[in-house]
Amino acid sequence: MTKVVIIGGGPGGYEAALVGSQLGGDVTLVERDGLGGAAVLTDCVPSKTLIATAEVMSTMERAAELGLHFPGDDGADAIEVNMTELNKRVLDLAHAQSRDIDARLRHEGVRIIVGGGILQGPNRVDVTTTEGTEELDADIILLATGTTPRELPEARCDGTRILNWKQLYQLDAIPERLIVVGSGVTGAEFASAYDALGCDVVLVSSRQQVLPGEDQDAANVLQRAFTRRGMEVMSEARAESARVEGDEVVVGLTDGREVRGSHCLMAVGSIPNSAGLGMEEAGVTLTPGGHVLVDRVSRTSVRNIYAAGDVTGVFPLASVAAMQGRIAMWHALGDAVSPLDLRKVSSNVFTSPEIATVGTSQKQVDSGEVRVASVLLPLASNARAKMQGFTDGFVKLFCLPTTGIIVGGVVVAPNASELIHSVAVCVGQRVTVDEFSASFTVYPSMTGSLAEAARRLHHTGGEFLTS
Ligand SMILES: Cc1cc2nc3c(=O)[nH]c(=O)nc-3n(C[C@H](O)[C@H](O)[C@H](O)COP(=O)(O)OP(=O)(O)OC[C@H]3O[C@@H](n4cnc5c(N)ncnc54)[C@H](O)[C@@H]3O)c2cc1C
Ligand SMILES: NC(=O)c1ccc[n+]([C@@H]2O[C@H](COP(=O)([O-])OP(=O)(O)OC[C@H]3O[C@@H](n4cnc5c(N)ncnc54)[C@H](O)[C@@H]3O)[C@@H](O)[C@H]2O)c1
Repeated sequence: MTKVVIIGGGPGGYEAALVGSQLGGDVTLVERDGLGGAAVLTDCVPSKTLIATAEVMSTMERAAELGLHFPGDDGADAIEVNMTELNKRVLDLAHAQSRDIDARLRHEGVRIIVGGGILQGPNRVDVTTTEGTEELDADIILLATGTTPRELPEARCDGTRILNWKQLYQLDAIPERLIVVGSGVTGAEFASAYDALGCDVVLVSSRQQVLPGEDQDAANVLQRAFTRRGMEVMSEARAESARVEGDEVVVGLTDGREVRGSHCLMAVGSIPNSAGLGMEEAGVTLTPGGHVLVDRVSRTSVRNIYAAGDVTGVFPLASVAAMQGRIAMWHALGDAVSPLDLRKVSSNVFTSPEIATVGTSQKQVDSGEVRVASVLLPLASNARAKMQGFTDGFVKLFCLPTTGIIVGGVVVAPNASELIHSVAVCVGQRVTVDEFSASFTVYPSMTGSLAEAARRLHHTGGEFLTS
């Protein structure tokens, strides 16, 4: 039996373990914190659970507009957020999810060791447990050790007022004024959620616009929605320090300005968990940023060592980590395998409104990397959107100019994470705009706008009509 040792029990590691076991490998998974990894215990699952509550609050805010009034007519302000209960729900759900994954892996015959793994060359992993050190021989090794929140040297998290996103769930009350440093996906999602929960939020954004890595039309809509709801968005503001002064946190900016609040969330990115794990000593090549260099079937520079997930820096998403892990096992254990294809990845920013994207991006189009016909259709005229009192947002489609094959799309809307799937199917299956728009959509529905966008890109035999 092929001995497989996996270090890290996040989506990259546990999905690989399932495939490894299915293909007859003798699989051991080493995890120091809990199954599901950071994705389940501290990052993806907890944040989305918190956001589920924030979404209810956002809906409540629009109650009066929809003809609903609370006794006393205080509107959504009458709703009290019990942060202790909310955070308990968040953490209970995360731990339950972790236990489910643990049970599933054990059921599939995976051996789980609780401890810290370290490479001792290409065929051995040493695990430090509470009982001592265990030496594991391995034919195949998968590294799926994830990342750690980045800290600024002058803004160390104290877990009380200066927090990273893993520490937020210890709060027992809504912060009076939360300074969110960093307007990437993590910063934007927490700023959106805490704003909806009634917190006074100031978002410190080092760039001109929030979400610099996302579709800029979408980021524009979000930034407008943030400011309309009363959030203070500080553009081109780079934080360099944070200190606690009495009951306040003072964030110092590089231009000399200071921002004051009751709490601060540092969301300035992550660093890969690759140092001190014997990777370089085993011959594994790291990038200058410390990520493990992998090819499209998750191979590192060492023949029998594979890597998956955020530690590779390929595309830090749970879904991509899981796919990289599966691909590694399919390849290592001799099953049929297709290399990772990032052109088909769909992702979503869970803000209000949500921003979902798949395939070709506007950035690629603007840089001339891909030539497409495209259409952007605002949702303001969509009947369902009007009924739901939703005026922000749009759908955008990209298709190849000669064939009409859909190669990408963006949806900015409530539940965009669900709506994007039909576009993802088109991208994956090379569906044309004419084929897509020929399918019936429900009336009234947001998906009607996706079909309408495809209709606007109708192929007239030589030229695509774009608007
Ligand atoms: C706030 C936030 C929200 C997010 N939301 C989403 C989302 O909605 N959707 C999405 O797709 N992605 C989301 N992501 C990204 C997603 O969480 C990551 O892409 C995913 O966690 C990567 O999985 P992984 O397996 O690479 O690593 P991780 O989930 O980080 O797991 C790695 C595990 O390895 C363990 N480990 C590390 N070193 C060792 C060692 N030496 N020995 C033993 N164990 C070790 C760690 O304890 C950890 O449990 C979010 C990220 C953040 C920060
Ligand atoms: N919904 C999701 O799927 C989801 C949610 C969160 C994170 N993620 C994944 O994690 C990845 C990382 O996202 P992230 O937001 O944690 O990190 P990031 O690196 O993408 O964003 C950090 C932001 O902080 C800014 N920044 C850095 N230093 C700063 C400073 N001193 N002052 C002010 N701003 C500063 C950067 O310019 C950047 O915009 C994403 O690309 C995404 O793939 C996914």
